[in-house]
Amino acid sequence: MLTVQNLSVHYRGIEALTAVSLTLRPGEWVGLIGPNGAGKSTLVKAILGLTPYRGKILLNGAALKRQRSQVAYVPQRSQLDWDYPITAWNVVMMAQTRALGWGRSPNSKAKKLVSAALDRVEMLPLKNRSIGQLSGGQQQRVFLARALAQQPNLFLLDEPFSGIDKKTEAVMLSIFADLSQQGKTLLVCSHEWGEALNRYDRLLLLNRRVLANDTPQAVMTMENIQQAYGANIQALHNQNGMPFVC
Ligand SMILES: Nc1ncnc2c1ncn2[C@@H]1O[C@H](COP(=O)(O)OP(=O)(O)OP(=O)(O)O)[C@@H](O)[C@H]1O
Repeated sequence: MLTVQNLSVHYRGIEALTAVSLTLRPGEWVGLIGPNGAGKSTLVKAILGLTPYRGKILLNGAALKRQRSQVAYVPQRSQLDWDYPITAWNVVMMAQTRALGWGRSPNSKAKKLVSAALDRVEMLPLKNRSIGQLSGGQQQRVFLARALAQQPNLFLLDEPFSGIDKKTEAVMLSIFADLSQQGKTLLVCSHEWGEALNRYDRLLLLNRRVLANDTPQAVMTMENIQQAYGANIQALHNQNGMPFVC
């Protein structure tokens, strides 16, 4: 269980997060939503220990900073340098290299984990392909495989459904359902709207602070949306009563 207590993050004069408290339980699939600049990436960076913060972040009651291997991160595609000359296999092996120690050759256990992870995302046949020569959806699957091979308890995913086709979406949804069944926790930063949000067990609506933290139906009310995105946003309700923005 991940517990965030009274978390605040300041960047030179900007208050990116204020007094954020939340709990992520084993097996939960939680969507982290909010407007641009709401602090979603900042929250993820704080959990990963990539930015200084005030407050506490605990995993199963102990400080997370001593258990970083229990957290895997799948970055947004736009944040990566796709010209870097590395094969799909070696991207996934990176998680193992960290566990084995730099400079150590991968052992057979590490190779099996990498092979199984690439197979799970249906990318084993393309394992020797350079990452820059893969499609966007294939790249996304390789980075998901890297996270799987790390065998963490908590997955942090930054817009995993952005710019992917139905095939990659189906592969990812099936993996997320398996992970959830295994008691793994998934926190997904998302800019999705409408029906797509129903796939989450819970939504956290963020805008510097937690504005709502409940089921998708309970969070996506007109009042909450206007509070987070601004009073003059044009929102419509679909047939199921779920607001979407046009
Ligand atoms: N390294 C930084 N230095 C200074 N300010 C920063 C830095 N990173 C983020 N910020 C600011 O902190 C606030 C939160 O940014 P953050 O990237 O966490 O938002 P976000 O919700 O992930 O946005 P988006 O949906 O656009 O990705 C913004 O005002 C942003 O300009």
